[in-house]
Amino acid sequence: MTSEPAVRVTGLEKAYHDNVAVTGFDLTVERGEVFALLGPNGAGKTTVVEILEGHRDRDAGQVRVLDTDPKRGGADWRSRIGIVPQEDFAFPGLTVEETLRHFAGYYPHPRDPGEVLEAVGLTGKRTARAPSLSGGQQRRLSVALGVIGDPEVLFLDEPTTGFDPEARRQFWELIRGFGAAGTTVLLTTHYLEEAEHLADRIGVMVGGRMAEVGDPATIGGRDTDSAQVSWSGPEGLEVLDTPIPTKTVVELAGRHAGEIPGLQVKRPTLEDFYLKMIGAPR
Ligand SMILES: Nc1ncnc2c1ncn2[C@@H]1O[C@H](COP(=O)(O)OP(=O)(O)OP(=O)(O)O)[C@@H](O)[C@H]1O
Repeated sequence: MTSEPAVRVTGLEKAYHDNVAVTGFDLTVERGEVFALLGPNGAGKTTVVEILEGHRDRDAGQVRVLDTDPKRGGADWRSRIGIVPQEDFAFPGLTVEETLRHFAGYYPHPRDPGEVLEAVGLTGKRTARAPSLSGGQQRRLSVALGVIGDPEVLFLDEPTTGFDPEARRQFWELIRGFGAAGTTVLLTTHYLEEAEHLADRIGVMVGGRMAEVGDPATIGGRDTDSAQVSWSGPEGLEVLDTPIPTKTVVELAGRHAGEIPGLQVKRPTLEDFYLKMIGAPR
C-alpha cells in the first residue's frame, strides 16, 4: 500500500478551441476519502472527471490517479477504477442482470452481481430489459455498473440525477459504505445536501478553477460566519445579524421571563455559502 494520494492534480489546463474549460486547477484526494466537486453548469467539473478517467486529453498539468497518468493507464489500471458517467448507457438486448454479469466479466475481482443489484435496489428489475427502466432506475443501473469491478477509486458524475428522495437516501448509504470500506470516491453533484451528507471534503469550481476546498461544515468559515437571530418583539419580527449569536440570546433571555417568542438562530447553510462563492444573486 502506498501513501500516495488516490488523485493528485496540479496545474491542469484544458481548452476546447478558444473556450477555456479548466485552468490552474489543483486537486488532491486522499485514499479512502469521499470528495464532492461542486460548481455551476459549465464550471468544468465533467471535463476534470473525464481527464482523471483517461477519457479526455489535457493541454497541460500533472495528473496522477492511483499513481498512474490516466493518459497511460492500461487495462490493469482501468480495472482498478469505476466510472458512473453523466449519460446512462445500456445494451438494448440485455436484461439488467445480464448487463451486470457482462460487465463483471471485464474485471479480475468483480463484486457479486446479485449483491450489487440488491445494494442499488434493482433486484425486482433483474429480468427487465434496460431500456424499459425508468430514468431513476437506469441511473441505478449505471451506479451498479460503476461499482461491479470493486474499484479502488470511483468516479461519479451527477450520480443521483432523477432519483426520488428515497432512492437518493439509499444511494447515500451505499456510497458511505464504500467510503467506510476504503474506496476513494470523487463525485460531482448539484445537490448541496448530497455533498453535505456524503463528502469528507468538498471543492467548489468556478470558471474552470477550484475556488474553495474544505470540510462541508466549515468551508469558507461558514461555521464562524455571522448568524441571524430573529424573535417576535412587541413591534413584530426582530432580526439581528451578529457574529456572536449566543450573546444576543443571553441578552434576550434576560429580558424575557420564560421562552423567547419565535426565537430562531440561523447560521449560513452550505447553500448560502455556495451561492455566495459562485457569485449568484440571492
Ligand atoms: N466536447 C466539448 N466541446 C466543446 N466544449 C466543451 C465540450 N465539453 C465541455 N465543453 C465546454 O467546457 C466548459 C466546461 O464544461 P463541463 O461539461 O466540464 O462543465 P460542468 O461543470 O461539468 O457542467 P454541468 O454542471 O452542466 O455538467 C463549458 O463551457 C462547456 O461548454
